[in-house]
Amino acid sequence: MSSILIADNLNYSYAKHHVVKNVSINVEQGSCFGLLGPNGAGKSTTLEILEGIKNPATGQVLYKGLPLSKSYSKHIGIQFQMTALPDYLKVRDCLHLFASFYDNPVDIEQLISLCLLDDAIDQFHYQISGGQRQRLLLALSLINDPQLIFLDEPTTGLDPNARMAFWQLLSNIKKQGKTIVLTTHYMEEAQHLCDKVAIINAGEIVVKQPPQTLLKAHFLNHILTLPFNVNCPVDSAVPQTFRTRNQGGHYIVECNDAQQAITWLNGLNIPITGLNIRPPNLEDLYLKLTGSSFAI
Ligand SMILES: Nc1ncnc2c1ncn2[C@@H]1O[C@H](COP(=O)(O)OP(=O)(O)OP(=O)(O)O)[C@@H](O)[C@H]1O
Repeated sequence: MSSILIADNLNYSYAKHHVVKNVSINVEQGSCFGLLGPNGAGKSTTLEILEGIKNPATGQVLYKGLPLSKSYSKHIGIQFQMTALPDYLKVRDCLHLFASFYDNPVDIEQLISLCLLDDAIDQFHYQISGGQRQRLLLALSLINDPQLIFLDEPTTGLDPNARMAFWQLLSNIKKQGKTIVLTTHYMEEAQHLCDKVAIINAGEIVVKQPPQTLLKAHFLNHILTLPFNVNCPVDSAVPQTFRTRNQGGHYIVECNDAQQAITWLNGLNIPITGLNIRPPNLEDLYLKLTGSSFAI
């Protein structure tokens, strides 16, 4: 796959506050790239540099191999903030208004259907549900048929059903060959949608790879969690095939063979009531790399 967007050694400061530090990324055409990190990590600022809204103090952004030109905004889609829409507009009016900004907008009826907006189309935009709102904002970002779409925390505040519906929508958009760059606080979302993620902490990229590659590199296949940590062995008392730790009041056993680990715990007379077995996820990775969980 070829690169559609390359950022090379970006730095950005608000006055003396250095918030984006030597950030380099490479986004492949047709992929979904996720910027992850806690509040204040620098995700939105990085996104705004990639969108061409902010100029980096150093470094540059290349779109299809070339520095950003004045026409860049015509090739990209940016998720809009609903608060900037006038109150008298209904959903259909919003779509037509945005379509009028471009020479070759997409077919609005097709966009309504793609973004599942049929039920909302005749409502005022401020009266629709959170899920409908996010789908409208996505539709507005797609109105110029962009190849590259930027979404800043697109599912924050949505209930689980609305979030999953939105993921399905993004998958459909990706199938059309479009490239998506998004920020999110939801590790499950990143794992579900993203071909590659960059975890940003305090303005710096900590890791940057496909989720599965990252998880394979940092963890064994299963994570067993016991809801206590009293008298559980760590370090030298643990067979080399397992990795154990006490974390947040829980005893964690990482292993490749869950049955083998349970047999070991049974042999030590450690009760396994409440035992949870699951594959490692990006939340675990973030905890491991930074020592703290995401603050949403
Ligand atoms: N306009 C601004 N003026 C001054 N400081 C700012 C401005 N915008 C953001 N910051 C600061 O820059 C840092 C990075 O902010 P940014 O919004 O990029 O982080 P973020 O990772 O997107 O956070 P969040 O997840 O909370 O949206 C934060 O410390 C923030 O307070």
